[in-house]
Amino acid sequence: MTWIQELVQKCKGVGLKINDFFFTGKEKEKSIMSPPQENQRSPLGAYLQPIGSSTTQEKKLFDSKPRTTLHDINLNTEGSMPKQVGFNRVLDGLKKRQLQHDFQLQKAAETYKPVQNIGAGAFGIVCEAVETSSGDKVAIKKVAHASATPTLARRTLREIRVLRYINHPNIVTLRDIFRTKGSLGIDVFLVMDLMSNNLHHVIYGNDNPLPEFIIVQFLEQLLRGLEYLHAACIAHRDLKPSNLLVNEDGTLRIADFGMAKCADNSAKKHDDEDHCYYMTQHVATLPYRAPELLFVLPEHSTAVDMWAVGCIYGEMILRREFIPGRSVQRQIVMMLETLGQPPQYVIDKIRCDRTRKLVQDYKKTTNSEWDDLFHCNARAEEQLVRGDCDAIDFVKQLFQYDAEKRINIQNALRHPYVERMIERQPPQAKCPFKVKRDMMQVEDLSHEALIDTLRRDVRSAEEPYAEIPSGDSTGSHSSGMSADTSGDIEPPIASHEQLVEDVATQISVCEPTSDW
Ligand SMILES: Nc1ncnc2c1ncn2[C@@H]1O[C@H](COP(=O)(O)OP(=O)(O)OP(=O)(O)O)[C@@H](O)[C@H]1O
Repeated sequence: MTWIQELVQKCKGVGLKINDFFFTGKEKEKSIMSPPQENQRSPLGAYLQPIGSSTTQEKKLFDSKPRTTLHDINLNTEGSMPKQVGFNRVLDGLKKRQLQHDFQLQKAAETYKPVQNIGAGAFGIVCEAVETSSGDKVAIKKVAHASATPTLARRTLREIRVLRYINHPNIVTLRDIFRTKGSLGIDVFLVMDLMSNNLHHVIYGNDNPLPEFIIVQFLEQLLRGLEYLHAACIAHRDLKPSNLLVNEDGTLRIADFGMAKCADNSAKKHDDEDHCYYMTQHVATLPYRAPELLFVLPEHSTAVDMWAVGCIYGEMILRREFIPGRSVQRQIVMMLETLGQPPQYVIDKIRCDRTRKLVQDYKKTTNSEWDDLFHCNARAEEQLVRGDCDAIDFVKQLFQYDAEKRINIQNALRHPYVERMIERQPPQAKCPFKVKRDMMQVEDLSHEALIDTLRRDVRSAEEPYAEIPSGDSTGSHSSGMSADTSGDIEPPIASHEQLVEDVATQISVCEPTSDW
C-alpha cells in the first residue's frame, strides 16, 4: 500500500479529508469572502492556535508523517483566490468593467479572453484568461506603464529575460508576451500557465499549520527551482510566499522575477555608494530581507535567496512571519531580537553610522534557542525542529549573518536534514547561458535603451496577432519575442520627471524606506 493510500485510509478512519489540511469548510467560505492580505500584518501570535488545539483526529493524522511525493493529492487551493461570488450583481458588473478596462488586449483579444482578476502586486495586475485556440486557462500579468521609468522598464525586462528561455517544473512558465500602447507609454502583458494559488494563501487558508510532509515537499521544490537559477548565478531577490505559486496537485513554482539579477561575482561591481544604498533598499520584501541588504553592505548575491528560504521555511512551520518587521529599523531590531547580534567583523563592515550604532549597542535580553524560535503552539507535541539536530543545523546555516558563510544551494541540497527528508534526484538540465547573458545586458542600459529593448523584445499587439513574426533579434524561440519589424513608431513617451510622480505611489507600496 502506498503512503497516499495509507493516508487516505487514516483520513477516512478519523473522518477527515486530505483537503482539510488546507481549508476547513468555514475557513474556505471566510477566505473566499476576505482572502488573507499579504500586506496586512497581524500582531505576533495572532496566527497561533491556543496550546493543545489540535484534535486527537489531527494528531493521529500527523503521526503518519508520510514523506513521498505530493502529486497524487488534490490540494484545495481555490478557496482563497479572489472570485466573483455572484452575491452582488452590481459588484459583478463593476468587476467585469474593471477587467475590461485593465485588460484591453487589442489584437491579442482574438487569442486571449480575460475571465476574472486573480491577483495584484505592487507592479502588476493578474487575470485569469482562456486561450481561445486551445481552451487552456492562462494567467495574464499586465505591467502597466512598463516604459515609464527606468525602474519599471528594467523590472519588466528582467522578468521577460529570465523567463523566456526557461523551462523548469518549479519556475512559472511564460507562454507569450505582447505589448500595447497604454496611457503612459508601453503596457506589457506576460501570458503564463495558470496556477491555482500562492503559498501565502495556502499557509494562512486554514487554522491548522501545514503538516510536515507538505512543508518538506514545498521546501524541496523551492530548493530545486533555486538550484536551477543559482547555477546560472541568477538571484531571485524577492522570494516570499506570495511569489511562490501552488497548484492543487502540490506543484510549487517560483514567480515574479522583477527583482531578479545576474549575480555573477565576476560581473562588474557597483562601487558607487549611492547606487549600493539605492539597490539594497529596494530589494526583497522586509520580512524576507537578508542582513546584508538591511545593513547596506556593498555586495549581495544568491545568498539573499537562501536567507529568504529560511524565512519561508520558518513561516510554513510557525504560520506567522519569522521576522515580521514593518519598517527597516524595526526589521533590524526584530532580527537582532530573534537571532542575536552579528559577529563583530560583520558589524564593522556596516558603513551607515546610525545602523552600525543600532546593531553595536543592541543588548540581547532573552536567549532564545533554535528549538524555541521554531516552536509552534498549535502543533502541540508535533514540533518539527525541536530536538532535531539536523533541522537545527540547517536553519542555523540559512540564517548566517555573513552572506559568505551562509549555506549555498548546492550544500543545502546536500545537507543531512534535506537528504533525510527529500529523495535524491539526478542532476537537472542547466539553465541556458543566454538567460545569464540577456540578464546582464539589462543592468547597464539607460532609460532610452531600456525602452528600445522592450520594444525589440516584446511584440506589439496592435498588429494582427498571427502575422507578427516570431523570434527576437537574438533568435528567440518564444512566440512573444519579436524584432520590431512592424515599423510602428509609438508617440514620444512622457518625460521621466512627468511620470515618476505618477508611479511613485505604486512603487512605494513595497519600498518602505522613508522611515530609516
Ligand atoms: N501564473 C499565475 N497563476 C495564478 N496566479 C498568479 C500567476 N502569476 C501571478 N499570480 C498572482 O498574482 C499575484 C501578483 O503577481 P506578481 O507577484 O507577479 O505581481 P507583482 O506586482 O510583481 O508583485 P510584487 O508586489 O510581489 O512585486 C501573485 O501573488 C499571485 O497570487
